[in-house]
Amino acid sequence: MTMDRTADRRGLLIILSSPSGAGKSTLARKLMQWDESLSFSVSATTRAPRAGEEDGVHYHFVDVPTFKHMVDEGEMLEHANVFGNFYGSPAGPVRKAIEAGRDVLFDVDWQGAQQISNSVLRDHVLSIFILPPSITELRRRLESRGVDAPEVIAKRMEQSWDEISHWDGYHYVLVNDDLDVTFERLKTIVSAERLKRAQQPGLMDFVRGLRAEFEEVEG
Ligand SMILES: Nc1ncnc2c1ncn2[C@@H]1O[C@H](COP(=O)(O)OP(=O)(O)OP(=O)(O)O)[C@@H](O)[C@H]1O
Ligand SMILES: Nc1nc2c(ncn2[C@@H]2O[C@H](COP(=O)(O)O)[C@@H](O)[C@H]2O)c(=O)[nH]1
Repeated sequence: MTMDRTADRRGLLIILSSPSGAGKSTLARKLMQWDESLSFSVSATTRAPRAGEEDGVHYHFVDVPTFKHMVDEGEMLEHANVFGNFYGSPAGPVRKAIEAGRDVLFDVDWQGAQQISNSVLRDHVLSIFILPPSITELRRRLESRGVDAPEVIAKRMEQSWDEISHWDGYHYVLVNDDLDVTFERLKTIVSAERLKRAQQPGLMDFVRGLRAEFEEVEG
């Protein structure tokens, strides 16, 4: 995939990762409601839809041959096998969103986060890892969500430490205890990173100007 022409733009690729059940989809949903200009990267997956999940909204639900074809054709920005199913982020919509000056939100596991963070788009990445307040609470959330069979929950709990062990590869880490508090912190991070990137292009010239003035009036 060639995305080099967009690599100099300032659109943010906001990546949320966490062990399954820690709350990243909930936070992603809130972030999308908070800022309607954000573009959500709808992943392709080979897992079966859950009750209430809509094709093209929550995921693009595809079969394994279709998924492999997309990978072979270079259509995926990243892809991984997570809990025995394939998941991947189609590159086309991401490219279009960046070209339109929109920030893109990803809900992906650590493998996807690493691949995007090592891609030509690495300078755009803002990665945030969501930790659960405890392992007991993580299990409680997965069970109370009520959408996964016990064996699916068992697999997700079994792999939760593998996901958590990658926490320090992210720019920010949030412990999702109280949802409102976590969301406030997430908004603060996104706002601050946007401000930083908006200021950056003119900052060098501004500081040069300050130095010239300093030498003139104080030097
Ligand atoms: N801070 C919180 N306090 C209590 N419950 C929460 C909190 N955040 C999320 N939840 C609940 O925990 C459950 C799991 O959340 P969610 O589906 O967002 O997790 P997830 O990390 O996206 O999981 P997955 O990776 O499996 O998609 C949901 O029922 C959600 O409402
Ligand atoms: N590497 C990727 N991981 C993805 C993608 N879309 C979702 N995910 C991760 O999979 C698990 C399980 O999700 P679920 O919807 O079945 O509960 C979770 O950690 C997601 O973040 C993707 O495109 N690439």
